[in-house]
Amino acid sequence: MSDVIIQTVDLKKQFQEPPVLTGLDLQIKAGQVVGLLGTNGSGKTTLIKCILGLLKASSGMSTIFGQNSWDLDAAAKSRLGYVSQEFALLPWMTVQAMTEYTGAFYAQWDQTFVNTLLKEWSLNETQRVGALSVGQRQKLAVIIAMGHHPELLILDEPVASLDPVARRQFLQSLIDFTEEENTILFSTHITSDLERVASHVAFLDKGKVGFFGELDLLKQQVKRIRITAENELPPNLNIPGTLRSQIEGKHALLAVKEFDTLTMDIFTDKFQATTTIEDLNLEEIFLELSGVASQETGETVQ
Ligand SMILES: Nc1ncnc2c1ncn2[C@@H]1O[C@H](COP(=O)(O)OP(=O)(O)OP(=O)(O)O)[C@@H](O)[C@H]1O
Repeated sequence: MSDVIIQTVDLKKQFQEPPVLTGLDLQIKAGQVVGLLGTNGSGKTTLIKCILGLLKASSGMSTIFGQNSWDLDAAAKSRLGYVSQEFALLPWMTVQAMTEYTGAFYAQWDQTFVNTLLKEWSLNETQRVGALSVGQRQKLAVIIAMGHHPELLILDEPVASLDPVARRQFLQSLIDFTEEENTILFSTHITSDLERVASHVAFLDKGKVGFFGELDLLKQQVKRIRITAENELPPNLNIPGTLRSQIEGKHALLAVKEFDTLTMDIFTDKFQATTTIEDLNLEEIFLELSGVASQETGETVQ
């Protein structure tokens, strides 16, 4: 059996000009916990909906469990859990009734597990769904998506409405959930959450996957470099993979996405420069990759 859970090849989606997905390749394997990052409007929800077969791609291929996303059969759907940004729930039901109602659609529903999560996440099972706050509804939607222990869980900004305590509980549940070796794809803007649970990052940029790989690899590759040379530096340093450069006289501050020591050694010799390599956290990496990091962050070149 193949361990590829999600695959897209040259996936395109266009509503109007410009296209949202422009030929996107992605492969997610069993057991990976993938955080999907991208600026507002970069196409995270569109990608998730195309993968789930909720939106028809303009062209290209998308599969889940080896089945075409647009033609998933009932068996494949029963192996999936999904929480959308809208999380449709039935307001007249109580929390308990809502979970049991959903459970009736799944042969492998685990009401004991659901009841445990309701307690852990401080949801009152007798309360009407319509009377829940936005954050409480979001919690309920996530619990309902996990109730049948789906092999693949897809969450579109699952923590957007959660307070810090609830976010922590949610992340812990997600970590526990991954111990069952499930595959998770979740979009978020909270990079610290992503760092806590994700094994991999998929970064959307210009309708494609700009980076896909292990979180640690991303951190090894994207670095900030401070340079002080003997003499005035040229306006373009031609260092491969430069995301951003600020050059002032003998000093330069660069962000590079394919850091390697050999290139730096050559550069150091050429300009008789001293260099300092700085690690970045995921938020800083995200800002650099998005091209929005700037002097506004208060960085100085020297
Ligand atoms: N049904 C639609 N009809 C027309 N345009 C759409 C539709 N759905 C999405 N779009 C457009 O596609 C682009 C990507 O939207 P999408 O919701 O996928 O982005 P996102 O990365 O999830 O954004 P956010 O981080 O703000 O949630 C946006 O410009 C949006 O206006």
